[in-house]
Amino acid sequence: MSEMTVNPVIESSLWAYKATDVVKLNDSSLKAAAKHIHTRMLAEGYNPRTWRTQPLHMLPPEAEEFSWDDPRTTASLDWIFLISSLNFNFWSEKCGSERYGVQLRESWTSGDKDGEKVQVFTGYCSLVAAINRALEEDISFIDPEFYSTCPDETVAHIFRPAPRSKEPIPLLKERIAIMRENGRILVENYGGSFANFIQDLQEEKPKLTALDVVMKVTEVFPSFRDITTYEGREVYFLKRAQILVAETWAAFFPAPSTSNQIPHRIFPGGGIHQLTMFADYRVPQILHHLGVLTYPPPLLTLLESGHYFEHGSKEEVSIRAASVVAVERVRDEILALRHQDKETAGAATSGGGSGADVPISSVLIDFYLWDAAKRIEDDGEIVVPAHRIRSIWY
Ligand SMILES: Nc1nc2c(c(CN[C@H]3C=C[C@H](O)[C@@H]3O)cn2[C@@H]2O[C@H](COP(=O)(O)O)[C@@H](O)[C@H]2O)c(=O)[nH]1
Repeated sequence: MSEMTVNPVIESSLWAYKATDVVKLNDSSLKAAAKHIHTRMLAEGYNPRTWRTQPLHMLPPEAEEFSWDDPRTTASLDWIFLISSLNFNFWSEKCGSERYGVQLRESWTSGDKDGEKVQVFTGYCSLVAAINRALEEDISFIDPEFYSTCPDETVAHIFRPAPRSKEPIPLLKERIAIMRENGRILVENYGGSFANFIQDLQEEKPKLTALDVVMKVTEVFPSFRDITTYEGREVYFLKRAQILVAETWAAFFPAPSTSNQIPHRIFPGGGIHQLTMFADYRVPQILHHLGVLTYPPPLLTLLESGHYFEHGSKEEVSIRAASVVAVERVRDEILALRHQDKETAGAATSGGGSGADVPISSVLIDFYLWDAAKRIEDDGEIVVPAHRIRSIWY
């Protein structure tokens, strides 16, 4: 495996941020946002295991009981792989219950159909809900053999919209094509599981790092190659390859009591700090809302009017690149704040088992910001609309 220690997304984004010169970072707002995120993360005890508290997430075994032979290990890796393969483009022009949503019964075990409570999930959560619902219905949807060959109608059934939704899941045809391709690659070369893909890499390199996996996924699976050409130069964003690795990292993150003795079971070589934020359409929106990113008036007018941007356009590349650069800067600011906290209070009293003990990374900041974006949405706060592009990349 080729050794790579610097993430190409960092250098690409810095270059593209300057070359596009549309979106700007606001220094003082960035410092204020970093302070706010730092304080909130500590107060909330936000840490990589917060991922495990999301009700829809499938949980692998804890690090102490980890085994490659445990079916929960394979299932959770195949679950994360399928989710990450399809983790793009959920925005809708429709509002409220008319937009695509997936309906789940609140209790799948309760036999009482009359008056049962249902919940409708939209956005990214609609994807997770549809996959979980298929599993509850005994459809082995996360099995690459299954999703590379099952009829298109089965996939359409699995993603069936809630009764009040007035649209199907966006880009269903593209999602099906990705499932066919990724499933076939896993079946033909990796014994039909993403778990084998990881095991093969670990055999090749026992101290496997997060970045090793990002680069290998990008090489092996064409639909993960989120690389744009701008002014004749390749610009790497690798949104879904990085989020695939980040979700795997978080899902298998050892509990605090064990994290000192047990290395990460999937990434024994560590390296989550080498990853960047995942340049989607939601985190840039909240970075703008926090004042970290500033948009020039013509861009604001386009966003407010619901304009469809071209993939690879100056505006799109600028929004994504500036977001990556901004979160790298926020991370550096938080590192400095933590250092200050330690100097003032003494290392022994800096957080006592909360988030302060967890190394900060752009990944953790990204997760925090995405969760915060959901809260802002739930509270109905007015924000500038996210940039609209129909694409499989994010
Ligand atoms: N940068 C970034 N983008 C993320 C996620 C996630 C979900 N990650 C889970 C793991 C940890 C978190 O706590 C979440 O539980 C989805 N997305 C992207 O958002 C968009 C959908 O948004 P909306 O339409 O509002 O649901 C779409 O582009 C989708 O690809 C993330 O974490 N970071």
